Amino acid sequence: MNREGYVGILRRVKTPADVRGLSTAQAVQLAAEIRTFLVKNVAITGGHLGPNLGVVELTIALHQVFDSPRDTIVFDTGHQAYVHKLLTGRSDFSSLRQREGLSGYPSRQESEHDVVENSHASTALSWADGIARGYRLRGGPNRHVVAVIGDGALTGGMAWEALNNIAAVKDHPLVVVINDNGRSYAPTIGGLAHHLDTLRTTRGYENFLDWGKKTLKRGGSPGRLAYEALHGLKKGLRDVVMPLGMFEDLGLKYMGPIDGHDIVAVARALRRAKDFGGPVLVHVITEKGRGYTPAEKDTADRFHGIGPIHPETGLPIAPSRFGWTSVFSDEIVKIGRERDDVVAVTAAMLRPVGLAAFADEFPDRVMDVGIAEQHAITSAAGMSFAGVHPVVALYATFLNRAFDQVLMDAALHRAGVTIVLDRAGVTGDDGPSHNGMWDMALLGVVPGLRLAAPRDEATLRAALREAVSVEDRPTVVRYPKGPVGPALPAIDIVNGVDVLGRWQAKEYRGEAANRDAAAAEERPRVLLIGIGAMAVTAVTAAEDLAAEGVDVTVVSPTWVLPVAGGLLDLIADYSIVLSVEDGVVDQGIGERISAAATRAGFTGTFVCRGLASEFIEHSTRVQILTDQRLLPADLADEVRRAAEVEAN
Ligand SMILES: Cc1ncc(C[n+]2csc(CCOP(=O)(O)OP(=O)(O)O)c2C)c(N)n1
Ligand SMILES: CC(=O)[C@@H](O)[C@H](O)COP(=O)(O)O
Ligand SMILES: [Mg+2]
Repeated sequence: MNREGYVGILRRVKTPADVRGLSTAQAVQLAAEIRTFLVKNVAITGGHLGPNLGVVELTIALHQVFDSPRDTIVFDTGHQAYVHKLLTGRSDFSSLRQREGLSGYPSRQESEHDVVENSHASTALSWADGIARGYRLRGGPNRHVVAVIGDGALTGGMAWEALNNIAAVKDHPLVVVINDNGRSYAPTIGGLAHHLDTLRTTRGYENFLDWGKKTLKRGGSPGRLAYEALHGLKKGLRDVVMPLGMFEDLGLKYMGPIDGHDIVAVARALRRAKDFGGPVLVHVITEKGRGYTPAEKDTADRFHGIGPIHPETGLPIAPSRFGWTSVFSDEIVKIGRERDDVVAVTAAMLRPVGLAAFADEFPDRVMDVGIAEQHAITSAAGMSFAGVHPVVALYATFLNRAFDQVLMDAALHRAGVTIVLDRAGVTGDDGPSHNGMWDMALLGVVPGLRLAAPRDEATLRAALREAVSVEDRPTVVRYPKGPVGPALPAIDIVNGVDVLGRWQAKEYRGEAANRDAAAAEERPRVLLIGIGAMAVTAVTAAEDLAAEGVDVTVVSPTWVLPVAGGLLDLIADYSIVLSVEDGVVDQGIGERISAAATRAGFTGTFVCRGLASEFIEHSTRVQILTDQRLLPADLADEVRRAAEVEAN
């Protein structure tokens, strides 16, 4: 059953054809019902409420003008596609971003109207260019491609690579809609933002002209003459007030700015663009969070991405808990006070990555590069060259696109750059493109790079401090989303490796040392290597195993790349070793340790546990770790199986 929250027209809209059948008044009513629906339903599940409230009229107009799926509509980043889902027959938002529920992004599995599933920004224009080129060759006549890209996503370099190519095909039936709400999370930065702002501020100018058209033309021929003069002035002023050069110099027809909440105006512009016969850029001005006061008043990010809230007030149902991000946020400020050469870099995510406090205290030492992770890394290498120590804070999954910059700018030049990866490992509800599961496997091949996977608050603080002290190579510190795990202090340090515990069955169970030495020799000596946040899982598994009479030692090296020689020496004392990590197991840390141990002469059993190299559908972190067999019981089972093999 769909959650109640909408009446009348929305209930009847199942396909884009239904949208096209509506009168203007009905379309306006539909927009109101959609807003009611979004607030009521996303308040319960959480999700990207603000971005979707901003594209209600735009999305209705898109489906009025274009014939999806014959025409293709792609959304950049895809977090603003809830309205598109509603208009294409998906009205059950009751389990949005939950297992078996709707994805928070477009999903081909859900609908033929969905194409681009990844939530990584700035890719839609390239998709659109490729689709349009393909349709030209194979798709049959008059198939239009529309890409909706936010002003934030337009700060990503890939978008400009695409625009350069799109502009080269003069008869590309391609429409680029800039959904310009002036924000990523925070107000969008950079020269482009300023340019869009200039274009945007002429909206008042455009309204004035519209007034002139209506009023003056009613004044007979003198009035008409006055309007013509005014209109003639417009062209001149436009070139002065609205430096269209940037887009029109590229060879792109520019239309706008259009009021993105006026369905008729947007549809009119889209029709003109559709009929233009070449690539057109339609600049639509929208308001993130439109129509929901708590979102409109949210100066931080207009309810960009929320957890469950009280719909009446917008207040969160559950207060946010002290998490990994908070630890980073606190420690980087402390470091900033001690080290005035430390600067922070964000890619349009100052608050989400925990740099707001640093920015408040050191406003001149924070750089927001926009959604431009590649630029972030290479400019950080430049900053390092110039004598500062940059700390680039990103979500782990977004570093994927800056791999070459890490390799060839930061590492090749031995740049003292620190990269902090939040949301490393399984994030869960944001779907396959948001799990930060590839960083350790990718970065394992970068010569000289050092990577830390802290296991708790204390090791995160220590790792961050050590990272910023390294000036001759890139350092990486990675941790997951959500609350910090329990403190896991080392009970010993062997060969530089933190030992979290030694569970010897006899001692553990309080038994007298009644085992003879021979029997003790026969028992397998098990070593669990808990990497990062998975250390707590290893400790729990060890306790389970010790209760069965298995001797287990748990270690958790904070710095896992490169593999530490001391760890290899320690491994030599054990017959069964199991590593567990919150990252892909293929070419992961465990496999690197195993290969190095083998090269060093280890002949025991080495089991590597981690995430499978697959795209993991949206679900909760716990559900995914369960599916991936990464719970304590799963690790204990692996050890039991290895012990049985060893015994036979
Ligand atoms: C490569 C990449 N970096 C960062 C993000 C995180 N992110 C998601 S949405 C968003 C802001 C997008 O702003 P905009 O394109 O203007 O869309 P809006 O939310 O304003 O509709 C960011 C930075 C991402 N999805 N992809
Ligand atoms: C769409 C996008 O990339 C971000 O909005 C992301 O969904 C935020 O994730 P968190 O909620 O983990 O901060
Ligand atoms: Mg925006």
